Amino acid sequence: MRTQIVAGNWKMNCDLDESQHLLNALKQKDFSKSNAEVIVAPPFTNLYAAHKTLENSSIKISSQNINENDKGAYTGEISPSMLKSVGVEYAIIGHSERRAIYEESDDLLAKKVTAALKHDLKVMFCIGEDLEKRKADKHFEVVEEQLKNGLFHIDASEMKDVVIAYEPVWAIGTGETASPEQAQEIHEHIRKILAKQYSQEIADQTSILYGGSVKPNNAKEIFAKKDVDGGLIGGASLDADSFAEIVMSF
Ligand SMILES: O=C(CO)COP(=O)(O)O
Repeated sequence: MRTQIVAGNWKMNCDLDESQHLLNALKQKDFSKSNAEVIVAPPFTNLYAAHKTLENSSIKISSQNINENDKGAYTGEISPSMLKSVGVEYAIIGHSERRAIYEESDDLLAKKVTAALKHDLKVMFCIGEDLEKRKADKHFEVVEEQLKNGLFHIDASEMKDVVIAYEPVWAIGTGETASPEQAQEIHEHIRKILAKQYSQEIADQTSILYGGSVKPNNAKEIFAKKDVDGGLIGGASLDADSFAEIVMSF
């Protein structure tokens, strides 16, 4: 059975006080009633405090990005081992905002994946097409290319530490979601690509999350789909009640 996951990507939101407030509110929630693994991804500056606050909690911590190098003259960057040292277990890699705004290429993302795995960080690898590609019916090809170029250099044995997040760019922060059927269709396609590249067993074991305007009122319907193993939540993860309700959708 695949791990079901609900992860909150806080993006560039929450100063330290706000972060602690949100985490303490999440800690009060009884997630034991949900089958999902719960992950939060606060900004870098809040990670260590988050780790301390969540020490006796089942909630795991992710970074939103990493640098691909171990250490050295990379001003302003954060290495995988630094993240490990402050209690981070996951790294989000290839978010569409990093691809689009910071021009992160497939080649760079492939290096980041390698670096994360080398330092025992699990990877949440994001893929997804923009509106233009969706309208041109090219979404299947886009995700296949993104997987091939950014992820498929790793061995089958490393896939146990990888989660895929399908996030159509046109649904991020827009209030527009992929329909449950659209999500199922492309998640099934992604699983087929994984089976072709690695094996059916690996495809069946890899969690594939949906991201893009997931809210308490639509999570259940989307998560009910066979190949949707959870969600990567943006806006709704900044409110403890909304995020908890999404977690409880499992
Ligand atoms: O980008 C996302 C999560 O990584 C999704 O963001 P929203 O849930 O705000 O659409």
